[in-house]
Amino acid sequence: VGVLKWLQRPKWNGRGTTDNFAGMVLERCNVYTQMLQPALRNVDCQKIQEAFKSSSISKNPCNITEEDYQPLVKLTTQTIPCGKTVLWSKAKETAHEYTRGDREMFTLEDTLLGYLADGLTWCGDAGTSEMNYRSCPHWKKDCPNNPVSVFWKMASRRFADAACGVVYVILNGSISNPFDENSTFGSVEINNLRPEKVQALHAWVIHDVGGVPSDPCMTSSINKLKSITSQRKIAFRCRHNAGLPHSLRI
Ligand SMILES: Nc1nc2c(c(=O)[nH]1)N1CN2[C@@H]2O[C@H](COP(=O)(O)OP(=O)(O)OC[C@H]3O[C@@H]1[C@H](O)[C@@H]3O)[C@@H](O)[C@H]2O
Repeated sequence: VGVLKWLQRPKWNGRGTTDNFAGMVLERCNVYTQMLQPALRNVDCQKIQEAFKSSSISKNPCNITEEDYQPLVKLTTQTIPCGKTVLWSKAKETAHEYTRGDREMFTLEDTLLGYLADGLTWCGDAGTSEMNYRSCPHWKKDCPNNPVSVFWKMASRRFADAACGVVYVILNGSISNPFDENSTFGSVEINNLRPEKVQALHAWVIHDVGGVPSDPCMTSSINKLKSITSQRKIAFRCRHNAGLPHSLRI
């Protein structure tokens, strides 16, 4: 009967829930709160694991809302100091390489919420209390309001909304469009920075050591970002670098 039920599951176009999803969330929560950020050592990782699972268990995986994550968000609330927020777009590895070197700075994945979810896939079905390990909806081929896409949109929005002081963003100078208005940074995060708290956005355009023919800060793509930030009354500064700078704060 188990096999039959398994086979009757909707076959989505995306990969299924990560094996041992609940166990990984619990393990990551313990590592983060006991080793990486002891200031959070009193959070209840068991409750966090339960809240993460219940965000999508027994629910239609194409009709997930940000509210479904409220119980999890409440358990993982964290304050990032002003001037320590690092956003990125098409530059995930570079951004994390940087914050691994400068532990004071935080990308979304250096917060508990982002750390728990990075790289994982999860979804359930309305008709069962089990996670769907076979497949999960692909945001484009199936539906955008799937558990993973809704999670990152919610987490990115909250992360940007909470930012204060100077906010940094690491952009990829080796692609034609370092600033893409349709990316999460370009559509969610930039629009949720609060001008009353964020003095400036400092963009770092990182390009390959091979050098670039012209100044990546002078491209139309970066000028678009500059005009959006000035419309939002946030000062803007752009620097470019061949490889990671030793500090974003120069
Ligand atoms: N594992 C993570 N995923 C994501 C983070 C994040 O911080 N961690 N995201 C988004 N995100 C998901 O990554 C892909 C590709 O982003 P990619 O196309 O490379 O860049 P995005 O600007 O879309 O998104 C990166 C931006 O949003 C947060 C993070 O704080 C960065 O400042 C896109 O589908 C998003 O849903």
